[in-house]
Amino acid sequence: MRPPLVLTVAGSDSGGGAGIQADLKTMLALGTHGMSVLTAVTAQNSLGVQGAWELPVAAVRAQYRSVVDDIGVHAVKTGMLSSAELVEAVAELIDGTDAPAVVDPVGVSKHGDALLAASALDSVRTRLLPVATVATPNLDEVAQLTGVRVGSEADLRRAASAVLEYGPRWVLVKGGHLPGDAVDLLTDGSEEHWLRGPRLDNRHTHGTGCTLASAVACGLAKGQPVPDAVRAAKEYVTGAIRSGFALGAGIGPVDHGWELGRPS
Ligand SMILES: Nc1ncnc2c1ncn2[C@@H]1O[C@H](COP(=O)(O)OP(=O)(O)OP(=O)(O)O)[C@@H](O)[C@H]1O
Ligand SMILES: Cc1ncc(CO)c(N)n1
Repeated sequence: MRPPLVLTVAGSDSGGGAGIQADLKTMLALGTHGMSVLTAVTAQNSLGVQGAWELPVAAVRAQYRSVVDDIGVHAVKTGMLSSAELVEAVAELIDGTDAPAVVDPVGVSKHGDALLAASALDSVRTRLLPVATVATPNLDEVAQLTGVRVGSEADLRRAASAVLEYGPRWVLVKGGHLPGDAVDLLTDGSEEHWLRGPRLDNRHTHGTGCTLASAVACGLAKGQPVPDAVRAAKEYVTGAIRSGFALGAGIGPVDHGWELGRPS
C-alpha cells in the first residue's frame, strides 16, 4: 500500500541531526514517504553553523511544483527559509496546495546561528503564519515574532494567543527551553492541550524542533486530527531525545531511529 506523502521545505544540515535530514529520517521512522524542497545549504556540525547558502527562489518553486504537481502531498512542513523572498514564495505555494501545513518558524540554530534574516520576520508574521495549520515556535521565536517573553509555564497561554493573532489555525508553543518538565501548549484559541514530558538530562538534543514539527506533519498526513498528531509527535520526540547520542565535540543529535532499535 502507498504510504502517506509528506513534504519538507527546509535547509540542509550537513551533520544530519536537524533540517532536511532530521525531517526525512522522522518521516521514514513514522511510516510515511518523505520528500524535500531544499531552501538552503548549511555547513553545520555539533559545534554550530560554519556557513549557509540560500537557493534561488526559482529553484525552490521548481522543486515544489515537481513534487506537488506529479506526486502529490498529504502534508507539508516548513523549516529554515532564510530570507523574506523565500518565506513569501513558500507561503504562496502552500496557500495554493490542498494539504495541511506545519510551519516551524526557525529563527536561529541551537548554537545561536541565524537561519532567518531579521528582515524576513515580518513576512513570517503576515504571509507564512496565516497559511499554517499548526505553527510550532520555540520561546525565542515567540519573543521575536510577538514580543511576548515567556519566563514560566504560566506565560505560555499569553504567548500562544499572541501567535494566534497572526492567523495560524493552531499554535504549539514549545516550552522546551524552560526549566522543569518539558511542557508545550497546543491551542486553537478555544481548545487547550497541555503536553507534559519529562525533562531529560541529555545534552544531545540537536534537531528536536525539526523532528517534532515533522512528526506532527506525519500524523496530519495520516489523517489524524491536530491534537492526536501533536500528542504522538511529542511521544516520538521525547523518545528520540532520550536516545540522543554524542557525535563530534559538541551537541549530538536526537536518535530518529530510537523505535527501530540498534543492532548490537
Ligand atoms: N531536555 C529535554 N527533555 C525533554 N524534552 C525536551 C527537552 N528539550 C526539548 N524538549 C522537547 O522537545 C520539543 C522541541 O522543543 P525545543 O524547545 O527544543 O524546540 P526548538 O528550540 O525549536 O529545537 P531546535 O533547537 O532544534 O530548533 C518540545 O516538545 C520540547 O518540550
Ligand atoms: C538547516 C537547519 N534547519 C533547522 C535547524 C534547527 O535549529 C538547524 N539547526 N539547521
